[in-house]
Amino acid sequence: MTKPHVLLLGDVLHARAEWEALSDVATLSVCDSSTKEEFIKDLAGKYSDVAAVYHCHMDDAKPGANINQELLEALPPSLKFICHHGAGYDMIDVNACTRKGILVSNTPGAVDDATADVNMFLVLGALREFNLAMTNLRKGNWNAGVPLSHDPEGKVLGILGMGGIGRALKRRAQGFGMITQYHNRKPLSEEMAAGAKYVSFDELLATSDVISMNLPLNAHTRHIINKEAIAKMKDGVIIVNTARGPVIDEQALVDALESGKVRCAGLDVFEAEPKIHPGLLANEKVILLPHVGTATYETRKKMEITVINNIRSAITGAKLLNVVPEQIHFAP
Ligand SMILES: O=CC(=O)O
Repeated sequence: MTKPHVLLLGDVLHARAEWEALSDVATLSVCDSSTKEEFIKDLAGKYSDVAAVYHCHMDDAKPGANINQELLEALPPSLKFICHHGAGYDMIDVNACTRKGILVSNTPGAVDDATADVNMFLVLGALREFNLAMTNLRKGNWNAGVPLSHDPEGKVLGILGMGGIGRALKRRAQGFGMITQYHNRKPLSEEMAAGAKYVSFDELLATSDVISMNLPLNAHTRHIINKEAIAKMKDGVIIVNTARGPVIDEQALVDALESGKVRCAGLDVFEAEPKIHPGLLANEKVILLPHVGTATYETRKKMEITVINNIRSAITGAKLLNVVPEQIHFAP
């Protein structure tokens, strides 16, 4: 019997042995289409029997980077599973996949600790305004003119979207004496909240000293932090984002940093990556990272193994281990 065909869109760098071991149950191919046009042709040719795709977060120009309506129309009917390498899957049109009977998985859990570490680094770096101090030193000015900043101890951290990363951040923040509150569409169980107070969106905005963005990007969350939301925040609030850039209206954030309404920000993600708003680049107080939340050997390997485990389960049991929340009701 021929084995099901699995197509890799991107690369497996750390779990090579686990990827190669998949050949016990599947025929493996690596996508070598060099343009989007060639990929569409290949989907009707050498990839026309693909059953599952291993999908990486790629540059928008790469074939298959965005699984949108147009690409979905070209995918072969044999394709039933898309297993994404990453927690955020905003480059995949999940509703359109559902309509085509394609199930999607992501890699929650695997990313939590590394992203929460970066998140905590940004919370501390923004509270202590370390970017300004570091820039000063490199300019040869030692600590001349570096202002006093603020302690985390006793400050209220508002976690907007308390999933796995938000909960891992809460555990870290607790170690620094911060008081945590959160807003989700629904409150978590007491055990999951582990002492964090559930508040409404408006209450979180009005009463947090530091606001951390930990929610996925979708139609409901795009620009959830905009001019109106910022106006409801405390004067001198700190905003940190390790989720996705477009959950914040970047222009509104730049204006609020300039007016002092927002004291400082710590950002690992941006609205139009890799382009950075010049107002953020120019503001030495703001601490900026180039989307490195999960960039450790250990975490990247865990993420790759999670994708491979999902593919194995799809091929051998017609079931995904980490189907995305929007599809939980459709999944077997
Ligand atoms: O951005 C990183 C991820 O989505 O895992």
